[in-house]
Amino acid sequence: MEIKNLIQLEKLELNQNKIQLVPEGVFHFLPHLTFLKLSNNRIADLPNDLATCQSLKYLNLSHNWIRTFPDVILELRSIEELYVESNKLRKLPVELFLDLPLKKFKATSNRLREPPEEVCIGGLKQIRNYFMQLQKSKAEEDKRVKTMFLGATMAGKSTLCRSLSQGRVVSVSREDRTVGIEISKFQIQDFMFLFWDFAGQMEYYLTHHVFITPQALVILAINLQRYQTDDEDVFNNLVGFWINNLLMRVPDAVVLPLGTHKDCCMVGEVEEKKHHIEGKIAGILQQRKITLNHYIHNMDVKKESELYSDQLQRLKEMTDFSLRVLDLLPLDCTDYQDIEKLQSVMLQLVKDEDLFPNVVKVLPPVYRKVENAVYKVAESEATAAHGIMEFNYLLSEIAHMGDLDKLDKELLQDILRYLHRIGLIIWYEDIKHVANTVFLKPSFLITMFKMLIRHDLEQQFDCIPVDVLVGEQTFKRDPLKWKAMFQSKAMFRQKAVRVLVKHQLQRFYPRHMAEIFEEMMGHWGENGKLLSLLEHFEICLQVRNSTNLNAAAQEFIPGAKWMAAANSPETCYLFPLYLQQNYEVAERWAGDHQEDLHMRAYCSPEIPEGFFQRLMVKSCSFYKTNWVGQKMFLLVNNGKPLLIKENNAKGDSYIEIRCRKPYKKPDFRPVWDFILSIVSLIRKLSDEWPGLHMCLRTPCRTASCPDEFDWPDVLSTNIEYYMTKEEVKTCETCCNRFETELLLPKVPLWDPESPQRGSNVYVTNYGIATVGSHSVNVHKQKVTR
Ligand SMILES: Nc1nc2c(ncn2[C@@H]2O[C@H](COP(=O)(O)OP(=O)(O)OP(=O)(O)O)[C@@H](O)[C@H]2O)c(=O)[nH]1
Repeated sequence: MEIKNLIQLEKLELNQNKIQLVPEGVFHFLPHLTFLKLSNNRIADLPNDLATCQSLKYLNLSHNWIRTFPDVILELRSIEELYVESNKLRKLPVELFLDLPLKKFKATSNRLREPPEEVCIGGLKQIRNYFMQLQKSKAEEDKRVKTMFLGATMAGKSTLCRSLSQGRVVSVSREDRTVGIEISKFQIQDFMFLFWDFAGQMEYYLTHHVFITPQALVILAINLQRYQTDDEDVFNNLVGFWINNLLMRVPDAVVLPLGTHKDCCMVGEVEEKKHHIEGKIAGILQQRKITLNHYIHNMDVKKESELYSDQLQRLKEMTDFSLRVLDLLPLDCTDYQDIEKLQSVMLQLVKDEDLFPNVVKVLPPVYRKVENAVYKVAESEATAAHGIMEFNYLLSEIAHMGDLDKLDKELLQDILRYLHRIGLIIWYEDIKHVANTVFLKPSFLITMFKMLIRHDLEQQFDCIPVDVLVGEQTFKRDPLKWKAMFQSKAMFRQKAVRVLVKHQLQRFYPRHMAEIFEEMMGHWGENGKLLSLLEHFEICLQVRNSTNLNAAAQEFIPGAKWMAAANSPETCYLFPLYLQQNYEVAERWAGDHQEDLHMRAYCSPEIPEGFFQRLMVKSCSFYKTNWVGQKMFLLVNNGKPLLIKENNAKGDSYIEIRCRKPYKKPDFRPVWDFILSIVSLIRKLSDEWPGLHMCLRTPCRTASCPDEFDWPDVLSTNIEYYMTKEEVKTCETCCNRFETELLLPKVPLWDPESPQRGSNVYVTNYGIATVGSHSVNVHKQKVTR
């Protein structure tokens, strides 16, 4: 109540508290308030007298407990920025968007059905258009659920998917196993299920992050016949791995475990295995909670705990997620009665509003009309089999249909964005090369991905027909060379990629091969849409393969430009997924030294599959001098090497970054800058896994000491880091003392008024990194060890 005495108050920040109720009778006295931050509390409603704050421009209510949008906000006639993410809102009022001067608005992670979250992500403009459309005609309800079938190989996923879709038992032969992902549609009563059948082979996990999306029903198929109650590895492969990945990627998903092959088990075995699996899953979820609470406790009791507030905040957000794993349902996928049983369980689940609060979406009728029109265009005789279409062409096609002649570009963009987010079409409007291209058949694009991401890629080289080789101006012996390059370096020449894709297209799409090939691979020397997409998703990296020295080069003069070989090096594509060895990197690095500056980024529960390979692609596109291996890579900047390696052992998963210790004090900063630039890439990548906890630590420098030093918060955008005031840190275990900059990127003490603050800032596709040498005054410090 004392706050009401602050009658001149303009800015009030009460975020990150435990406020449940904001009382009436305070805001009435704060007429000058322009900025109010109440995020991360437990607020369910706002007092009515907030309406008296007619100057309020900024209001942040994110991460609270609001279920019904507070009407009082509609009276704030000056409001420009409003944040209501991570509440429990179902509906947003139209007046908010059509009557108020809002410029910035965010509402992700609610339970929105009106407008659906997929519309809200599109931003204010899309939301305004949505409401304008709703005012024109009566709203329709859309009941649709993305259903993802996950699980190890040969679990029965495809059998289930196909049997459900076709209404009869469909047996899947061994040769017909899923490669990549298959998509199908299925209607149960008025609910439309979109089935995404993911292949279980290891190679495909790399693309999973692209397609595993929140707000879906996850069906985890576990082969009960293969399951062994006394084998931890089997549990991890069939169950643990998947649960951990879901915990990291979609931590609030609903998971239905299915025990398939129950007909192949003995009497009593099914029940025994069911209980065992359920118990183990409950154990993982319980352990997860304990671990997170343990981290939170450790951070709370730290000295200088304010330096860890970002980490603490993120940990607390993670405890809000709960992966809901249902009881295991045993099935015989070859018995249609069991398939029907599954069908009714699925229906029951999606009807449960607690589990799926936003399955029902409220949409203007034009959304459905356009969806039907898009479907018609995709299926029409005149449309190519690949279903790839330029945006403007699609617009003109749809404009010919029924009463859609008034459909404008902007509205079509809105609706396509929505259809993309629910998984019906694919439209990557943010990727330069394909921004104007709409993939009307998502499964086609996935088929294209699997031309190069597949478990039997190596064998493909052995069976390329001669006419395909000749057509691409190559010789019969070339595939042998390509195979050798693939085996040793995981790289392809552009020609090799073209030939591989052409060969497979001929098998899968013989009638349409030419048009698809042209569309996806482009002309010689171009990247083509396929490789652009694979690069965008960090699955491959374009490299210049220059192994030969330039024999004709003149004498090298320091400072002058290096003379490149006359014929420029050929473009190749590196697929880190296929890297087999580490020796080249290890040789370059020449072993770890006790003196190295190094740190570890620990991942809990583990490093997500494909994470390290993508980090490699990100880092190598930034630092062009590099060596890569299966579990380590080496970057060079300003002549300094930096090693990054992966250790993904259970309970001890981390990415280690190492640099040689500089000789001179002023050189510490550039070395830490280099390390920090990789840390910022790791951070950026980890954002894609909302349930992944990451913490940075430096191992104690005493050889046998197991202790580690925690890193306080480092903001990637905060160029001027200053992590601690201490000059020396003491290890609590071995009691040795170390200069802080041996352990942490510590800015040497300087006068805050001093203008000498700059560092080289590089803005890359992946964010900002600060790298490079610069001089700063270093205070002499006396340190004992
Ligand atoms: N007897 C029996 N056979 C099953 C059952 N479920 C699947 N199968 C058989 O197991 C084999 C593998 O099934 P798929 O549906 O291809 O398995 P998947 O999980 O899609 O495998 P990937 O495509 O490799 O990921 C097929 O031959 C199926 O007919 C079951 O419950 N009982």
